[in-house]
Amino acid sequence: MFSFFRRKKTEAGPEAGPEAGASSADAPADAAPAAPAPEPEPAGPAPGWLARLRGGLTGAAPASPASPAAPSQAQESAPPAETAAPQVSPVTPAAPAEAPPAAAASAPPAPAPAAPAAAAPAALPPAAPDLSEPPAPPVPQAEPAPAPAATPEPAAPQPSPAASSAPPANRASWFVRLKSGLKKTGSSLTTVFTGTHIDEALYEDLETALLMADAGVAATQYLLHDLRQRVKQARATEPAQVRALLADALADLLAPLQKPLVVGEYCPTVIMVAGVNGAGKTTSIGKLTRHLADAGCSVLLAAADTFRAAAREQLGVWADRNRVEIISQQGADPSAVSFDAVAAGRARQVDAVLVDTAGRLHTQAHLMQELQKIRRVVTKADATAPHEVLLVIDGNTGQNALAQVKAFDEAIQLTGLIVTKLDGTAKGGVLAAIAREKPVPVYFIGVGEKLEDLQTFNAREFAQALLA
Ligand SMILES: Nc1nc2c(ncn2[C@@H]2O[C@H](COP(=O)(O)OP(=O)(O)OP(=O)(O)O)[C@@H](O)[C@H]2O)c(=O)[nH]1
Repeated sequence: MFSFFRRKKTEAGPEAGPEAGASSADAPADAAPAAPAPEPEPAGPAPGWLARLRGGLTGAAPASPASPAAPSQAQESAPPAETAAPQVSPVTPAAPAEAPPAAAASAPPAPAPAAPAAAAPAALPPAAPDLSEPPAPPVPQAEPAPAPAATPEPAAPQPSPAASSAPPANRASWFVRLKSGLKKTGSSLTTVFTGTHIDEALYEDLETALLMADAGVAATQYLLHDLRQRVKQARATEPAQVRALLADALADLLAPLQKPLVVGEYCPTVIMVAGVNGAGKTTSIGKLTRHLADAGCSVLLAAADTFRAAAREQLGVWADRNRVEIISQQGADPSAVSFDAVAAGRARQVDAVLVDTAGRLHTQAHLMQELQKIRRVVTKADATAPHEVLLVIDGNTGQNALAQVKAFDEAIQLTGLIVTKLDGTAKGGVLAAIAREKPVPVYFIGVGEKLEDLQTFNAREFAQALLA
């Protein structure tokens, strides 16, 4: 599901960043006895890279954009001090309390999982798999992966050129799940092509179907125009041909969204995850952690959703399941927890630090400011971080997801998206709207709650699954 392309860790890794230097020394994680720094990666084929991963997860749950408890306003300037018992924020969306400046995240000083000297890169899923592949049985998830054994790195792994032979079995089975998950969106589109003629009525029906699928006006008009051109060029005479041409047009429109998430260029790669309430952030982080752990990456989780106890517990379950560490403290300032996690990740030289933030509506200014603050404080812990800022969006929210992308991007400069819950929705067309109006890369998409239901986004695969 994930593929890695490892390269030598950056030299800046173990060194404290300009701001983080002193602070990180205070971080409990730093003081943790268990910081067996893993051996630096053997020099890979090219400098900087550590891993490249591709995969996806989903989770379906109704989006419930309830406002989380108001954040406490911690002093940005002083992230983690080891003291300052964090005041537990009552779960009320009211008055942002002045929180202690630096909550020492109680990282269980469990021994840091020794990062493998080199993870064996798995075969990359092809960018354009043969979708006619017979369905393989779903890949059952095994028990928590044991600590990955260090394996010698193969010489110069290649970062997955698009041209590849047959997809791995798990990718083929993913296509089946994807197709099934997109059924609601796809069926409304495919019924347009059940007639016998290519006429204006067909285009009108298609326009309606695209709008109903929340593709948005801009993307709908673009696709219709593009499709007409293709039909003319191909001299298509059958609606079924038009359907295939639409799949091509959609794949081309979505192609700019297809981009792999790179882990390993920085040590650690700090990935901040945000989104509205219930979008699937924690679940996606859990699944991503599992994929990373399976691929031999060491991971540290930061429970920066300090307001909802269930969120921390939920993340803790994923941490236990995947045998990775978690930095967490109830009621602490989310920025401080994030700072501590990044500092700990640097000290322990983990491959990735995943920061789970509390859900918030993009219209809640003070909560968006809190998110901005987390981002800034993470940068204090590591001047190059965050390396990825991901927004998790619920596919069920349709056009509202586009508004979320715009607002979160403005606030925290997104680098990628995870689109969950594309199963059970007829609004999967929102990806076309995003491609046309706010093309932020889609790293993963999800069509179910199982681990294997979150996979990397592939534009052609998506288009074909939708219009198959
Ligand atoms: N069907 C489906 N369910 C999903 C998917 N992703 C997450 N869920 C479910 O959605 C629900 C909410 O997921 P969470 O991960 O808790 O969402 P969250 O964004 O962390 O929630 P808050 O922390 O409250 O903001 C859970 O029941 C998940 O199992 C998906 O891709 N498909």
